[in-house]
Amino acid sequence: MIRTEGLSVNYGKRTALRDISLTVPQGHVTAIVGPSGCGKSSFLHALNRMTDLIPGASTSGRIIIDDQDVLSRDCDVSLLRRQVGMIFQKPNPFPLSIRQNIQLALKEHGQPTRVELEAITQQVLESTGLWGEVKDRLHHSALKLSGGQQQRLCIARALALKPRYLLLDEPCSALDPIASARVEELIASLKREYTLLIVTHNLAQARRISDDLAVFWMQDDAGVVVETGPTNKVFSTPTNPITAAYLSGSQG
Ligand SMILES: Nc1ncnc2c1ncn2[C@@H]1O[C@H](COP(=O)(O)OP(=O)(O)OP(=O)(O)O)[C@@H](O)[C@H]1O
Repeated sequence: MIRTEGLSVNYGKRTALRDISLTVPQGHVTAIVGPSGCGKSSFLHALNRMTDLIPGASTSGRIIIDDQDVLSRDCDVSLLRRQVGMIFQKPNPFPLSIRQNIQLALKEHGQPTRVELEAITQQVLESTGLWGEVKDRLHHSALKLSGGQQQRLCIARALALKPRYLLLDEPCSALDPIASARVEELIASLKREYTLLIVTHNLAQARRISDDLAVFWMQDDAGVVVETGPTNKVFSTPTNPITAAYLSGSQG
């Protein structure tokens, strides 16, 4: 389970996120929605300490992942990023072969044998529905794949490191509707084994794929959470008027 308590993120003096307390239940897909600029990506980046990489950025409050205090000095950030994989809006495969995309990080994190490497490669490509499409050209450049295939390759690459959590930052927004539908199907199938947190601008998509919903909003110049709960319940009976207006399309 991921839990934040009073999490705030600042870029220099500007507060992007204020006092976020949110729970991401194990084995669920949780979607984060909200208007542009209300800190959805900043929230994801804080969870696996990518905020550390931004000069002038700071984080306060608590992030607990599997009973570990992520913001403590003792946290092993490299291990954290293995456990909490991240998928970005624009597919970002390495300019290497399909096979190398999967195997590079595996080699960095251990000394698997060739047989193990090939087995993991096949397994993650199968679980992302890519194996049949690429098995005869694993040595080809990943950059020659279509956008949708590249995004599924990036998900396969993340899965190879056996994460417990996947953070997906608008993973379909750069894809055409067919490729987007395949990634959605993939997300639904991954739910059995992983806990997923997805940022999306697409409310219909959030409704289709998520079990739980968190609505972020701008208040007093900072992103805050205005509503959380089971997706069906939030869509059918939102408790906050802001959420009701946003989900009905009349605001945001
Ligand atoms: N690296 C950064 N340096 C400075 N400010 C940043 C940085 N990243 C984000 N911000 C600011 O923090 C605020 C929240 O941005 P963020 O990208 O987290 O919002 P978002 O809800 O994901 O937006 P969008 O839906 O448009 O992607 C914005 O005002 C943005 O300009």
